[in-house]
Amino acid sequence: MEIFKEFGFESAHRLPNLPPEHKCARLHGHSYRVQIHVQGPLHPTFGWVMDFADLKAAFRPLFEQLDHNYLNDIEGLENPTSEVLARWIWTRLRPRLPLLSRVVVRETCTSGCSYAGEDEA
Ligand SMILES: Nc1nc2c(c(=O)[nH]1)N=C([C@H](O)[C@H](O)COP(=O)(O)OP(=O)(O)OP(=O)(O)O)CN2
Ligand SMILES: [Zn+2]
Repeated sequence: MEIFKEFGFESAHRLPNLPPEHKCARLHGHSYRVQIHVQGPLHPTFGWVMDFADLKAAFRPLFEQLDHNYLNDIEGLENPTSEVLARWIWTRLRPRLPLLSRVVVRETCTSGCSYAGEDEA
């Protein structure tokens, strides 16, 4: 069974590799939404895959790095597309969350990335 928890944070970014006339080459911000999915068996007594509180605790250090910050200044996020951010979160969460199955990053209500470790190194 798969469960998820959703988080929100506010960050600024720009996409430095785009031509200057592209709107996303300019500094702007998003109210990001991130879903962290984990997949595993139901615990026979607790009736859950894992405690949502433990999911929240695992994401907390990343939230502290991302929230109200300029993403381009963070190591690994020099070109902070949704795709790069989803993989950045995956890489850092996976060691402490072995049941991690998917990271969904939404920049806007209509745009985002869903990543399940496909091209993991
Ligand atoms: N594949 C990607 N394309 C774009 C990314 C990205 O991370 N991956 N990022 C951007 C910009 O950051 C932009 O802020 C978000 O893009 P967009 O969806 O075009 O934003 P709008 O609010 O203008 O969307 P509309 O629904 O068209 O109003 C650009 N592309
Ligand atoms: Zn953007």
